[in-house]
Amino acid sequence: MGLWDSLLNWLRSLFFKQEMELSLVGLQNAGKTSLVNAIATGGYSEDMIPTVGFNMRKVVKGNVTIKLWDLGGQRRFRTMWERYCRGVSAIVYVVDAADRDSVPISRSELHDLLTKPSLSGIPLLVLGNKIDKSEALSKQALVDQLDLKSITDREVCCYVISCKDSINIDSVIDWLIKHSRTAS
Ligand SMILES: Nc1nc2c(ncn2[C@@H]2O[C@H](COP(=O)(O)OP(=O)(O)OP(=O)(O)O)[C@@H](O)[C@H]2O)c(=O)[nH]1
Ligand SMILES: [Mg+2]
Repeated sequence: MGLWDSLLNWLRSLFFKQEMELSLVGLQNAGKTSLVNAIATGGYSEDMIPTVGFNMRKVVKGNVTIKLWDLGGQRRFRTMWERYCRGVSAIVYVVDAADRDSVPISRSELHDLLTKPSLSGIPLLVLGNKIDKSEALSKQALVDQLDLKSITDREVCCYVISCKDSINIDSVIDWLIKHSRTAS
């Protein structure tokens, strides 16, 4: 009986195993690599090295294996964003909500990316990071300033988070897991 039960459990785990692929984009210093660390281990560091090109990391959450493409946000890397967003289950766009001067640039880079026909219909998760800082924009202000209401050709969700204080990281993981079922 014990053996039979474990065989059933093993089959069940195979059957329910999900895989998904995500791309993390957004301007330099927004906190994309910090978010990967927060999702993977809950770790946080002030001492981060800017991402050159991209990094790939696989994270297992329950039955879901998430393949994360963590892209560099400096201007010279932004032309690669589209290539690494093709075919993903969701695009995660990270914004430094405390760097108010950078928000207009962040908005135009986001809207530029979404005009690419190859990315049409891919769900979008926008994250306003660094809300541990007092100058951070509220979620409503961020939604307005990024003009998210004008995006009507796909599912759009927005959270404000802090990688430093682990605020709303659970909600992010829940959202991601929910979207693995529509993986292409
Ligand atoms: N206060 C605060 N600082 C944060 C938070 N998340 C990240 N940072 C800091 O922001 C800086 C940049 O973080 P990264 O994760 O390297 O940013 P990135 O988006 O990967 O940057 P690129 O790789 O250059 O595109 C680091 O000094 C982090 O410690 C946060 O939630 N709160
Ligand atoms: Mg990085």
